[in-house]
Amino acid sequence: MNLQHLLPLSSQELHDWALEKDQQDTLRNFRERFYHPQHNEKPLIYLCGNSLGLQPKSAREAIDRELTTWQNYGVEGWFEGEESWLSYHRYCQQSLAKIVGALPEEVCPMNHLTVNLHLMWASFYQPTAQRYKVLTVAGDFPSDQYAIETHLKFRGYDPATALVEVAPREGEYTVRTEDLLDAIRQNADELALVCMSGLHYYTGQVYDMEAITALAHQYGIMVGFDLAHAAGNVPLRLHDWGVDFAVWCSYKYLNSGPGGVSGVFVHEKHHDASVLRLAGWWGYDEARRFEMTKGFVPMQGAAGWQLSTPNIMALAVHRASLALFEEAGIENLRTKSVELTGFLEVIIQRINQKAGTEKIRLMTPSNPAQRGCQLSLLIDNEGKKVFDYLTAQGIIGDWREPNCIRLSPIPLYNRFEDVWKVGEALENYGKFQA
Ligand SMILES: Cc1ncc(COP(=O)(O)O)c(C=O)c1O
Ligand SMILES: Nc1c(O)cccc1C(=O)C[C@H](N)C(=O)O
Repeated sequence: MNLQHLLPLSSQELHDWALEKDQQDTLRNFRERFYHPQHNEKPLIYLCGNSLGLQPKSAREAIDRELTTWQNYGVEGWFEGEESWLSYHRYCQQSLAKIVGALPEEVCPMNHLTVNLHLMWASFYQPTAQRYKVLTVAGDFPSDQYAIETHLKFRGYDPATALVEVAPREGEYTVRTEDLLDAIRQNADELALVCMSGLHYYTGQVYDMEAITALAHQYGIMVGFDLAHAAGNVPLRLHDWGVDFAVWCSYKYLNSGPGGVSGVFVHEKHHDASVLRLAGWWGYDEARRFEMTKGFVPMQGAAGWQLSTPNIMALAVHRASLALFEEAGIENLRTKSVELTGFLEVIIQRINQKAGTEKIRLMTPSNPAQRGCQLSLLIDNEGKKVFDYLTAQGIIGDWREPNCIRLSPIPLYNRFEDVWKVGEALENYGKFQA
């Protein structure tokens, strides 16, 4: 939806438009299903779901239910009760599958994100003398960089030569798809794996995962994505795209709490029990796990990569949060998200228009297909001051060194009026006037 017609409106007219949009919003009641942190006894304008999503009110009840099971059953909680813990991951698989575009058995909630990245690498980075290189985007999230470097070193390769990093062109913020594809073609004979974010944490850019996967596969290269910033944020069709593996966390857009359980996707083409993996007993065939026999027999599907006894409290919160996605519908959420973020973009364009110069630059692509909720703002010289000013006004985004403000309106709990208030605060900051 093109929102450019909003640019010439007065602040009052824009406010009326935002209120009207909130009124018409069929998802508006979901806001009340979350706790909103307060500032001077007023709810903060929380635009930081890209880092830590808000707490669903149902989370406490979900934990409480499992505490009661623990209280009543003790260890038998694994096997007894209406919903025994033994198969708890299954209660999340359907909803997760919808969110990432997978078959239920292709996904499993487990562990933490960086741990899962290592597990996937152990299975899907299988270098040979000819093919050992890995292609990624430059400046990916540090944990991913460390994971990749250490895996290369474990296998005896020097990251300086084994890692192909694709960076934005001089003077550009985001990586062009054509450059990524060219880099795959140029290194095709030596690449074992393409592994990168699906949505970049700093710029907010969504990469063309379908095109990257299709091209890499033409050359027999494996493909994996870190979807920390994509899961629950943008449409994903991992199964249809043929992606080999993916990992994500649940504490951002999936609102499952700090350090919440991570998730993995393993395409069904890799579900054969013979696929090498780092094994643990929780990945062992569930029906026979307690026979305690020698020799690993994996569970079918992504669940066969589980390692350890799951954290049931974390899974319970995750499940409660995923239920909200089911209820709201991911297509409806995406439709609202495109408009909310589009509105934030217009708000910033208005500030620049009034200033007569581009005071606030957006690193994030303007094309909604290449972004999710997040906009990344660059403000010369005084970015940190603007960030601190917004925070003092009760507007919570986050600051990422060296000079980026990230703001993410979230369709489940943010309103158009919240975004309008960002515009008011930026105007009141004063220094942007021409
Ligand atoms: C893209 C990306 N990868 C990895 C991580 C690290 O995740 P974790 O600390 O859950 O392992 C994060 C967030 O912290 C992230 O945004
Ligand atoms: N994982 C985090 C944490 O443990 C503390 C504070 C922030 C985080 C984050 O998630 C950071 C986030 N991945 C980012 O995009 O910057």
